[in-house]
Amino acid sequence: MDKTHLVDEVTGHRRMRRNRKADWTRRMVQENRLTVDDLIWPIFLVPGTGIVDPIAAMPGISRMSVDKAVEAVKEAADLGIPAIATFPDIEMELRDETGSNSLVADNLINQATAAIKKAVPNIGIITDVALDPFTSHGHDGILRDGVILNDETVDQVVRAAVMQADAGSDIIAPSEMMDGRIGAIRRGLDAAGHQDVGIMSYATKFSSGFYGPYREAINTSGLLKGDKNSYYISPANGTEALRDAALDVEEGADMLMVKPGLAYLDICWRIKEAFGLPTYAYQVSGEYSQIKAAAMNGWIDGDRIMMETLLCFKRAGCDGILTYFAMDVARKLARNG
Ligand SMILES: NCc1[nH]cc(CCC(=O)O)c1CC(=O)O
Repeated sequence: MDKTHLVDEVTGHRRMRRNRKADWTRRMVQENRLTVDDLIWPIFLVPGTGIVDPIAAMPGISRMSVDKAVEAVKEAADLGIPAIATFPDIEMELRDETGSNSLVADNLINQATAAIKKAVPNIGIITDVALDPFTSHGHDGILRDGVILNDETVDQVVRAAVMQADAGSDIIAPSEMMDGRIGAIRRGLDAAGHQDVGIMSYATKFSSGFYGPYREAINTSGLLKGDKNSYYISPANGTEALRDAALDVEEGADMLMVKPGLAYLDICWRIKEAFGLPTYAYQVSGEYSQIKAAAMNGWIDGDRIMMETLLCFKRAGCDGILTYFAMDVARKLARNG
C-alpha cells in the first residue's frame, strides 16, 4: 500500500464505497424501494360538472367536479395506485356553525364516493370526517363560545362516518383530533353493519404551517379564526404524539398516519417501531408546494426531490404516503418499468 496516503490499513479493509462502485452493486444493496403500491392520491372536489379548476398555491393540482374526478381516478387505477383520499370544497352558502352539510347523505364527498365506487370499483376510497370543509369558521369541530367541543364533535363525526360508509367509503380517516373518536367511529360503523370499513387514524396530526395551500384549495383560509392548537399536537412534542397514537391503537385503528410528513420522520419511525401497524405519512400541501415552487424557479430538481422525499418515507418505516405527487410518480414508475 502506498505509505504516503493517510488512510490506514484498517480503514482500507472497511471501504464502504466498494458497494457503491457501480449501478449493479448499488441495486444489490438497496434497502428500500418506492413502488406504485405505496401511493395514496389526495384529490379535491368541487360541485358542478366538467370542472377542472387549478389551485394557484398548488401548481399542477386542480379541484375537480365529480365527473372529472371519476375520469382522473380511473387513470389512477390504471396506473396501479391502490387508493385515493377525497377532500371537498363545498359552496360557501352550505357552510355553517356546526358543519351540518357533513350530515347530508348525498353531499359532495358522498356523491363522489358513490360515483367513483361505481365507475372504478377496484380502487380504495379513503374519506376524512373532519368538519372543516363544512364549517363557516374553518375549524374541524363544533365551535361554541370560542371552544371546540370534543364530545359533540365526536357524535357528529360518527354519524358522518356512517354516511360516508353507506356511500361506499372503504376507509374512514378522521383528521379532527378529537379525543375518543376512533373508538366511537368503530362502534358506530359496527352498529351500522360496516364491520369491513377500516379506520385510518390521522393519529399524530401536528399543528403545522405546512397546511397553508390546502386551506386555499378548500377555501377555508379566509374563514379560520384563531388556530387549531387546542386540538392538533404541538410540533415540539414527540412523546405526546406517541401517547395519542397509542390511544388510537387501543380504540381500534387499523392504520396510523403521521401528518405532515417530512419534518416528522422521527414520529413515523417511532410509531412504526412502537405499534407495528400499517403506518402512512401525509406529504401535505405545503410540502408539495415548496418543492414545486423551488423547482419552477430552477433552484432544485423537482422530479429528483419528489422521488427522494418519497423514498425517505419508506426508509423511515412508512408503508405508504399520501402525496399530491402520486400521479406524477406513478407515471414515472410506469415509464421506468
Ligand atoms: N381536517 C383538516 C385537514 N384535512 C387535510 C388537511 C391538510 C392537508 C394538506 O395540507 O395537504 C387539513 C389541515 C387543516 O386544514 O388544518
